[in-house]
Amino acid sequence: MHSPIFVAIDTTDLDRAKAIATRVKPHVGGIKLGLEFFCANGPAGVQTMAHLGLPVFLDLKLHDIPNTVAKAIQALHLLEPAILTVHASGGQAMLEDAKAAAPTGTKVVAVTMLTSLDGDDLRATGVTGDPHEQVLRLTELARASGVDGIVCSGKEVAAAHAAWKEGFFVVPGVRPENVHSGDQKRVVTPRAALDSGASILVIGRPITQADDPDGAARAIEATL
Ligand SMILES: O=c1ccn([C@@H]2O[C@H](COP(=O)(O)O)[C@@H](O)[C@H]2O)c(=O)[nH]1
Repeated sequence: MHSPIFVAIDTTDLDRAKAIATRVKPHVGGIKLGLEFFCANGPAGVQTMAHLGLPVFLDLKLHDIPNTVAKAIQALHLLEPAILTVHASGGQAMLEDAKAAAPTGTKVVAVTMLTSLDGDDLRATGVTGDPHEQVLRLTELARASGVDGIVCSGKEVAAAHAAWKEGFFVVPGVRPENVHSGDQKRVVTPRAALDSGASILVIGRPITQADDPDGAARAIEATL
């Protein structure tokens, strides 16, 4: 069985990205490239990483008017990422158009509430209700819009999965026991996230910032 771990390679340095991916390849199911990598290396950098032979999750978290998001996704067609993110709060029309614009083999997943936010952050943006309610509200919007799944924290994934049995659930904000959570506020362990219904786990710094990334990925894999 493929590992459910997608390693988040957050760096501007293409050589470093290649080196990390090559080292951890035996222990992960894919690589996640986000804004930091994409702004520095562009589509050509993504293609270079794809040649390493692991599925690519392109985490651009697109959020704009429907036409702009659809055109941006069409411009990414050649990359054929395995997974692509948009923000659920872009609304139903944007989500529908994002899915329609994506290559057939690409899963479009909608970010519900960033794992770096908590209830206080939510209230500060004027949203009533707690993270649990917010994630479930946006999960229902994503499901009704025809995208493939959502991004949420491991704290809400069980409830989201219960509400959407066939959905694809991406869980970042994952930390092994005793590993610093950094800027992440809604954190669970890799094992807990999987037990709660995560389809894949996104893990970055606990692997990429470790003295031995290969060993760190192997140790996490052994807990799953
Ligand atoms: O809600 C979200 C959505 C995306 N992310 C991304 O996942 C990784 C997490 O990295 P760590 O180093 O393991 O914290 C990062 O690329 C984020 O952009 C997220 O954390 N939360």
